[in-house]
Amino acid sequence: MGTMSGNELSSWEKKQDGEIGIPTGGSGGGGAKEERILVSVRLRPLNEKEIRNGDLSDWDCTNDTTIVFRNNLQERFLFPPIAYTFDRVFSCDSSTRSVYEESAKEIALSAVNGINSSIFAYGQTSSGKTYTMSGITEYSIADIYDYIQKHDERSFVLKFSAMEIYNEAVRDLLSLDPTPLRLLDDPERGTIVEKLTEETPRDWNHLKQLLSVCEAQRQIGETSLNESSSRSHQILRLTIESSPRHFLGKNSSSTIYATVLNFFDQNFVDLAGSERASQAMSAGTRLKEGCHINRSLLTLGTVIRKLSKGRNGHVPYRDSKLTRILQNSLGTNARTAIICTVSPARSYIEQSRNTLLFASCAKQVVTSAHVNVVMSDKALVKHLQRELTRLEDELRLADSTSSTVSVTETLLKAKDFQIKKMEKEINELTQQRDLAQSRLQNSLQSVGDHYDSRHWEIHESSMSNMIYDGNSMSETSSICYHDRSFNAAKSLSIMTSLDYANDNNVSDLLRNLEAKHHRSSQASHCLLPMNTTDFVVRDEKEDAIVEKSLEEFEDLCKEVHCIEMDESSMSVSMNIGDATPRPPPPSPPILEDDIDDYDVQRKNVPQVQSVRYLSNHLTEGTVCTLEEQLQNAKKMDVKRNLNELFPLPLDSGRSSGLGRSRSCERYIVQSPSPSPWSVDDQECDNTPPGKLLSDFPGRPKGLLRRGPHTIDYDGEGEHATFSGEASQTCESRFSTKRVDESDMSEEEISSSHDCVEERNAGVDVQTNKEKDVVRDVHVGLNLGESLFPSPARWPVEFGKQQREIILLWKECNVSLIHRTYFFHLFKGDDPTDSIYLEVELRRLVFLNRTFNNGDAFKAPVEDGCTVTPASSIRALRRERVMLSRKMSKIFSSEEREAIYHQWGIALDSKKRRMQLASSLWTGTEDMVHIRESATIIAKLIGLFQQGGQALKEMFGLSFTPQRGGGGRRRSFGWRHL
Ligand SMILES: Nc1ncnc2c1ncn2[C@@H]1O[C@H](COP(=O)(O)OP(=O)(O)OP(=O)(O)O)[C@@H](O)[C@H]1O
Repeated sequence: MGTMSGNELSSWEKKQDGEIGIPTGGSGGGGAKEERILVSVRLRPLNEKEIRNGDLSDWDCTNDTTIVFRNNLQERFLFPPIAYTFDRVFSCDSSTRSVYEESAKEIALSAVNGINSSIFAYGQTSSGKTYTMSGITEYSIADIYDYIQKHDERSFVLKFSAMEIYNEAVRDLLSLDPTPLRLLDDPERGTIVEKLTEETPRDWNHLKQLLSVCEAQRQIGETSLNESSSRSHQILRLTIESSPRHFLGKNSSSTIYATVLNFFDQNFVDLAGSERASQAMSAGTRLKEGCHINRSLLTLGTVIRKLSKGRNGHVPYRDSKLTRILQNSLGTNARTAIICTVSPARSYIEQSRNTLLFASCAKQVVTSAHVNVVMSDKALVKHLQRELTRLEDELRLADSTSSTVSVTETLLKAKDFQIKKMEKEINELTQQRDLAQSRLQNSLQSVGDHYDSRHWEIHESSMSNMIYDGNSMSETSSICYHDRSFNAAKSLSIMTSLDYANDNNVSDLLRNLEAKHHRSSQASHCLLPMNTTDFVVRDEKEDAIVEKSLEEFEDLCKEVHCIEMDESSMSVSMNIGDATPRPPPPSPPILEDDIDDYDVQRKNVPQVQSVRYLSNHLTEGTVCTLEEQLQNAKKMDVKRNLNELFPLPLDSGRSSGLGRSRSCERYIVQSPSPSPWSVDDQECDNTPPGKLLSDFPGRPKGLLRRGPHTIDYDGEGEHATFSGEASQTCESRFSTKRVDESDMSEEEISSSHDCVEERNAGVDVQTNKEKDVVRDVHVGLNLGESLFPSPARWPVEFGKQQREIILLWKECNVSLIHRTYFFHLFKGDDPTDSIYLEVELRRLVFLNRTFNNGDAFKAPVEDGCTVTPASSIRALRRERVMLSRKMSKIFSSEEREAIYHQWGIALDSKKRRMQLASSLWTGTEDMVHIRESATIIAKLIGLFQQGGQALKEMFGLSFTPQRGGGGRRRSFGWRHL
């Protein structure tokens, strides 16, 4: 038979879902349960002999758990009163039934719950051990039978065996053979008694008969203390096997269950009496018996004492056969109850105290009982096979799960890797996108508010069109600006074939392209800081748009107004279809000033390089730098160029003495607001509003021309002479020559020429300066109009224009330094200065109009930033701060105090320098205020240290011949001040 532990049974029970049906009450139920030995004390009454001998009962049970030695006062000296407490104490009048019920029944019925149990009776001889255990055994077996009868769902098999240990020999009480039995050590069941008779009682009566046999077989002898003293330790063992009854014979599996047995031993141990030989007056055989008895009991006491201190250390079970046989019932796999019987007689007080001390030690012993399961070998094999199959299934499941998990983990890792890779790509693309957006935004911002970025598309050029290998970029590249606001009608395609050698040249290319675009749209002199990366390659689907733009561009090319520049400036002129690589021109020198903390960014201002632009695109008014304007003016028709660059409002009736371009006409038509210009209408034969000059019937006829875009020049050294009146009369006719010359007949041209001749004849005054200017201008033909006002009219004209300019300076928040420069440069003593005033006025008018209309689309761009009223105010504020700082450096304290006094600034006030700087150029009518403001600022910036001509050159406005081969001029645009 195989055995299973309680833990194994627990697992078994779970698997079989309680089919075994093993009772789990009490300490059963599978898991081991630790508990202390149940210790009770039973006090018997005084027997007749004791009464006869006059013994007194000094023991008293004060309650159900306490027994007290109660002696008289004299004896208390020798035996002090002591109270003993146990699980239960029974007085002398307690019945054996009550003792069983309250101290042994629970333990006895544990057997039917599959747990070993043992009930001991310990006490001195004649204390009532046999008396008590006989009753306990009968009650227990009776209850066991009763339980079996009430639980017919299980099959119970009772086996009964009985033995005694007499003089350390084990004897079978159910056998007549007195041969001592050997003790064997069984690995499953522990110590077993070899060949011990094991009877299966048929019923309760049969069992009682067996008990009678045992009683009859037990060694009994007469001692002085007990006439029928038990001289051996008797062990009655009832083994109970149980199995679930309903599985029997149903199927093969049930057979297995049927062979599974739950067994337990119920030991009823009636120990031999412990007594002293002197007391028992033993001798001979009884003395020898007593020695063995006492040795066994001594070992039992030792084992109990050891167990009471825990299971640590060696427990001498094997020192006696009693303890060896009862090993499983003492502190291990059993529930144990010990009933200590005590004689109340005073004469046995010492034995009684020893019994109670033993009981006290036994009370400390902890047992650990669990359900015992035994299987047949066949059942055990079947069970093991099933368990093996289950474990194999679990293993396969674990492997499958592990494999699945492994595959899943691999997939997850792959996914994670893929996700990380995609995230990385997304991040890179996001960065590229942000970078591109940033550059695009910068580019659009650079384009400024002229062109709302929302209205623009940068059509990409295909890679086949633009190839840049890091060293050179060649082939034709197409960059198309598509302005939706113009409904694509004003798309400008700039097509260029260039081969630039390096990145810088690529940037220059793009600057040129941008400059073309910018000048064509707004003629702003400031180039856009375009970057090559700002241009994206055009997609093929945009080809149609580009092609359309190119077609438009070719049409527009027919109307290109080619402005010929001097040789130095022509180095970068871009001709349509010209594939000849051109290096970018050198940047012009920039004037170094001594304004330390002023925000001057002239060094970064790119040079306008485009020399060919579309006159038809000059439709919204054109603003150009003075520098560019005057460079152009040196080699071309000054009037026409100025009119193209600075269109004059027509409705103002202003006659500037300069011609008007076709673009100017459009500007005029679109300008409904009155102009600050005030010119006598009778002096100018203007083109009517809303009419193109070509349609104006009063245009001159017969204007001689020598080329498609150049005006005839009458030869070297020949001065163009003219009168102001004639020029005023003929200016419009003259200005329309270029635009409409293709439509003009030879007669008309001749008429125009006649007009020039008539004007030349009427020249009254020709100053040498005028001659120099005209000669220097190199107009290229016989000028047929008056370029400058007559000296007689000039002072009046100058006064008007000066006041208008001063007013507009304030309106437009123009730089104070620029005002100062201009004020000191142009004082009205030179009629040729009219062109400068004309340029300044037109620029200011345009700027003022842009500011007033809030038209950011047309606002000029300065250093990549759109010039707005707010930005100009901020710049002006910075300039005043700069000037205030320079005051302490330029002026002495006395000079400053004098200036403060003159300007009404209290000397004890705070921020006096800033007060003064804030007051400069604030008036517009008071010429004294203007003059003093200009004087102070001129001193602050060292203006007077430069000669007048130097100032003009500094301003880039000199028309005088270049001395010594024409050195480079310095540009000093007002925007950069
Ligand atoms: N509780 C009791 N009530 C009445 N009589 C008792 C009680 N206990 C014991 N006796 C009587 O005391 C006598 C001795 O009892 P018993 O033989 O059971 O003692 P014992 O402890 O077994 O002695 P031994 O160790 O010598 O066998 C018996 O005659 C018995 O009837």
